[in-house]
Amino acid sequence: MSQKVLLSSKEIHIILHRLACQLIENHLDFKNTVLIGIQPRGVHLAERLSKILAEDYNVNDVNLGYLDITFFRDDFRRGEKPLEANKTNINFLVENKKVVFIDDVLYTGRSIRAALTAIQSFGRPAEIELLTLIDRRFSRHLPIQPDYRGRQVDAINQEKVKVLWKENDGEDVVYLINN
Ligand SMILES: O=P(O)(O)OC[C@H]1O[C@H](OP(=O)(O)OP(=O)(O)O)[C@H](O)[C@@H]1O
Ligand SMILES: O=c1cc[nH]c(=O)[nH]1
Repeated sequence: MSQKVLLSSKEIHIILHRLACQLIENHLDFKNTVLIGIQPRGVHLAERLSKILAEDYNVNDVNLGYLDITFFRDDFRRGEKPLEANKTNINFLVENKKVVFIDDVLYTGRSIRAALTAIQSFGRPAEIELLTLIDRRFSRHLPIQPDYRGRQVDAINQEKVKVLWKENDGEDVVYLINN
Protein backbone atom coordinates (compact mmCIF):
# COMPACT_ATOMS: atom_id res chain seq x y z
CA MET A 1 0.00 0.00 0.00
CA SER A 2 1.24 3.51 -0.73
CA GLN A 3 -0.22 6.80 0.34
CA LYS A 4 0.36 10.37 -0.68
CA VAL A 5 -0.79 13.54 1.05
CA LEU A 6 -3.25 15.41 -1.16
CA LEU A 7 -4.10 18.13 1.36
CA SER A 8 -2.20 19.11 4.50
CA SER A 9 -3.79 20.50 7.63
CA LYS A 10 -2.84 24.04 6.56
CA GLU A 11 -4.38 23.59 3.12
CA ILE A 12 -7.55 22.15 4.65
CA HIS A 13 -7.74 25.16 6.99
CA ILE A 14 -7.55 27.60 4.05
CA ILE A 15 -10.06 25.64 1.96
CA LEU A 16 -12.58 25.43 4.82
CA HIS A 17 -12.47 29.18 5.26
CA ARG A 18 -12.96 29.71 1.53
CA LEU A 19 -15.93 27.34 1.50
CA ALA A 20 -17.45 29.12 4.51
CA CYS A 21 -17.11 32.45 2.68
CA GLN A 22 -18.70 31.01 -0.46
CA LEU A 23 -21.63 29.80 1.65
CA ILE A 24 -22.02 33.26 3.20
CA GLU A 25 -21.87 34.87 -0.24
CA ASN A 26 -24.85 32.78 -1.38
CA HIS A 27 -26.82 32.41 1.85
CA LEU A 28 -26.06 35.67 3.74
CA ASP A 29 -27.71 35.26 7.17
CA PHE A 30 -28.78 31.61 6.60
CA LYS A 31 -32.33 32.40 7.76
CA ASN A 32 -33.85 30.08 5.16
CA THR A 33 -30.88 27.77 4.84
CA VAL A 34 -30.10 24.49 6.58
CA LEU A 35 -26.85 22.53 6.51
CA ILE A 36 -27.07 18.74 6.32
CA GLY A 37 -23.97 16.63 6.97
CA ILE A 38 -24.14 13.24 5.26
CA GLN A 39 -23.36 10.42 7.69
CA PRO A 40 -20.84 9.31 8.59
CA ARG A 41 -17.94 11.42 7.34
CA GLY A 42 -19.74 14.46 6.01
CA VAL A 43 -20.74 15.28 9.56
CA HIS A 44 -17.20 16.30 10.57
CA LEU A 45 -16.98 18.70 7.64
CA ALA A 46 -20.43 20.14 8.37
CA GLU A 47 -19.55 20.69 12.04
CA ARG A 48 -16.27 22.36 11.09
CA LEU A 49 -17.97 24.72 8.66
CA SER A 50 -20.65 25.56 11.17
CA LYS A 51 -17.95 26.36 13.76
CA ILE A 52 -16.03 28.56 11.32
CA LEU A 53 -19.23 30.40 10.36
CA ALA A 54 -19.96 31.15 14.02
CA GLU A 55 -16.48 31.83 15.36
CA ASP A 56 -14.82 33.60 12.44
CA TYR A 57 -17.73 35.22 10.59
CA ASN A 58 -20.29 35.75 13.33
CA VAL A 59 -22.93 33.69 11.52
CA ASN A 60 -24.58 31.99 14.49
CA ASP A 61 -27.38 29.51 15.02
CA VAL A 62 -27.27 28.01 11.55
CA ASN A 63 -29.49 24.93 11.46
CA LEU A 64 -27.26 21.86 11.22
CA GLY A 65 -28.56 18.31 10.81
CA TYR A 66 -27.18 14.86 10.08
CA LEU A 67 -28.63 12.53 7.47
CA ASP A 68 -28.03 8.79 7.33
CA ILE A 69 -28.39 7.30 3.86
CA THR A 70 -27.66 3.62 4.58
CA PHE A 71 -31.07 2.24 3.63
CA PHE A 72 -31.53 4.60 0.71
CA ARG A 73 -28.51 3.36 -1.24
CA ASP A 74 -29.23 1.48 -4.46
CA ASP A 75 -26.82 -1.27 -3.34
CA PHE A 76 -28.05 -1.69 0.25
CA ARG A 77 -29.21 -5.30 -0.13
CA ARG A 78 -26.13 -6.39 -2.04
CA GLY A 79 -23.39 -6.49 0.63
CA GLU A 80 -22.36 -9.56 2.60
CA LYS A 81 -22.14 -7.80 5.96
CA PRO A 82 -25.15 -6.65 7.99
CA LEU A 83 -25.59 -2.92 7.58
CA GLU A 84 -25.05 -0.54 10.45
CA ALA A 85 -26.91 2.71 10.13
CA ASN A 86 -25.77 5.96 11.68
CA LYS A 87 -27.99 8.51 13.32
CA THR A 88 -30.20 10.87 11.41
CA ASN A 89 -30.77 14.01 13.44
CA ILE A 90 -32.79 16.76 11.79
CA ASN A 91 -34.75 18.67 14.42
CA PHE A 92 -36.04 21.44 12.15
CA LEU A 93 -38.27 21.66 9.09
CA VAL A 94 -36.72 21.47 5.65
CA GLU A 95 -39.99 22.41 3.91
CA ASN A 96 -39.27 25.41 1.66
CA LYS A 97 -35.74 25.70 3.02
CA LYS A 98 -32.53 25.98 1.03
CA VAL A 99 -30.70 22.78 1.90
CA VAL A 100 -26.93 22.39 1.58
CA PHE A 101 -25.75 18.77 1.59
CA ILE A 102 -22.22 18.45 2.95
CA ASP A 103 -19.97 15.45 2.35
CA ASP A 104 -16.24 14.83 2.40
CA VAL A 105 -15.82 13.07 -0.96
CA LEU A 106 -17.87 13.02 -4.16
CA TYR A 107 -17.04 10.00 -6.28
CA THR A 108 -19.75 8.08 -8.18
CA GLY A 109 -22.51 10.35 -6.85
CA ARG A 110 -24.50 7.38 -5.50
CA SER A 111 -24.34 8.57 -1.87
CA ILE A 112 -25.77 11.94 -2.85
CA ARG A 113 -28.44 10.25 -4.96
CA ALA A 114 -29.42 8.32 -1.82
CA ALA A 115 -29.39 11.55 0.22
CA LEU A 116 -31.77 13.18 -2.26
CA THR A 117 -34.23 10.35 -1.60
CA ALA A 118 -33.68 10.27 2.17
CA ILE A 119 -34.32 13.99 2.66
CA GLN A 120 -37.78 13.68 1.12
CA SER A 121 -39.06 12.25 4.41
CA PHE A 122 -38.41 15.64 6.03
CA GLY A 123 -40.34 17.84 3.59
CA ARG A 124 -39.90 19.51 0.24
CA PRO A 125 -36.91 21.85 0.20
CA ALA A 126 -36.97 24.98 -1.96
CA GLU A 127 -33.61 23.89 -3.38
CA ILE A 128 -30.72 21.58 -2.62
CA GLU A 129 -27.05 22.37 -3.13
CA LEU A 130 -24.00 20.19 -2.64
CA LEU A 131 -20.73 21.07 -0.92
CA THR A 132 -17.87 18.58 -0.97
CA LEU A 133 -14.27 18.82 0.20
CA ILE A 134 -12.95 16.46 -2.49
CA ASP A 135 -14.45 16.12 -5.94
CA ARG A 136 -13.03 13.08 -7.74
CA ARG A 137 -12.99 14.01 -11.40
CA PHE A 138 -14.15 11.70 -14.22
CA SER A 139 -15.67 9.14 -11.85
CA ARG A 140 -19.36 9.98 -11.76
CA HIS A 141 -22.04 7.35 -12.42
CA LEU A 142 -24.82 9.92 -12.13
CA PRO A 143 -25.36 13.52 -13.26
CA ILE A 144 -24.48 15.03 -9.86
CA GLN A 145 -21.95 17.86 -9.43
CA PRO A 146 -20.94 19.98 -6.45
CA ASP A 147 -21.98 23.62 -6.10
CA TYR A 148 -19.06 24.21 -3.73
CA ARG A 149 -15.88 22.17 -3.97
CA GLY A 150 -12.74 22.20 -1.90
CA ARG A 151 -10.37 20.49 -4.34
CA GLN A 152 -10.81 18.57 -7.55
CA VAL A 153 -8.71 15.42 -7.62
CA ASP A 154 -7.73 12.99 -10.35
CA ALA A 155 -7.53 9.44 -9.06
CA ILE A 156 -7.71 6.10 -10.78
CA ASN A 157 -10.34 3.54 -9.81
CA GLN A 158 -8.23 1.36 -7.53
CA GLU A 159 -7.17 4.45 -5.56
CA LYS A 160 -9.12 5.83 -2.64
CA VAL A 161 -9.24 9.31 -1.24
CA LYS A 162 -9.40 9.31 2.55
CA VAL A 163 -10.25 12.42 4.53
CA LEU A 164 -9.13 12.43 8.16
CA TRP A 165 -10.32 14.91 10.80
CA LYS A 166 -8.47 16.02 13.92
CA GLU A 167 -11.43 15.42 16.24
CA ASN A 168 -12.01 11.89 14.95
CA ASP A 169 -8.71 10.65 13.55
CA GLY A 170 -6.09 12.75 15.35
CA GLU A 171 -5.13 15.03 12.45
CA ASP A 172 -6.57 16.94 9.51
CA VAL A 173 -5.18 15.43 6.33
CA VAL A 174 -6.37 14.07 3.00
CA TYR A 175 -4.58 11.02 1.60
CA LEU A 176 -4.63 9.36 -1.78
CA ILE A 177 -4.26 5.66 -1.02
CA ASN A 178 -3.22 3.00 -3.51
CA ASN A 179 -3.81 -0.56 -2.33
O1 LIG B 1 -19.96 9.40 -4.51
P1 LIG B 1 -19.86 8.04 -3.86
O2 LIG B 1 -19.32 6.99 -4.78
O3 LIG B 1 -21.14 7.62 -3.23
O4 LIG B 1 -18.75 8.13 -2.75
C1 LIG B 1 -18.73 9.14 -1.78
C2 LIG B 1 -18.93 8.59 -0.41
O5 LIG B 1 -17.93 7.65 -0.09
C3 LIG B 1 -17.49 7.86 1.25
O6 LIG B 1 -18.29 7.21 2.13
P2 LIG B 1 -18.04 5.68 2.48
O7 LIG B 1 -16.60 5.48 2.82
O8 LIG B 1 -19.08 5.33 3.45
O9 LIG B 1 -18.38 5.00 1.13
P3 LIG B 1 -17.51 4.01 0.34
O10 LIG B 1 -17.44 2.82 1.24
O11 LIG B 1 -18.37 3.83 -0.89
O12 LIG B 1 -16.19 4.66 0.06
C4 LIG B 1 -17.60 9.35 1.41
O13 LIG B 1 -17.69 9.73 2.76
C5 LIG B 1 -18.83 9.71 0.62
O14 LIG B 1 -19.98 9.70 1.42
O1 LIG C 1 -11.99 7.83 -3.10
C1 LIG C 1 -13.06 7.68 -2.50
C2 LIG C 1 -14.21 7.19 -3.10
C3 LIG C 1 -15.35 7.07 -2.38
N1 LIG C 1 -15.33 7.43 -1.09
C4 LIG C 1 -14.23 7.92 -0.50
O2 LIG C 1 -14.25 8.25 0.69
N2 LIG C 1 -13.10 8.03 -1.22
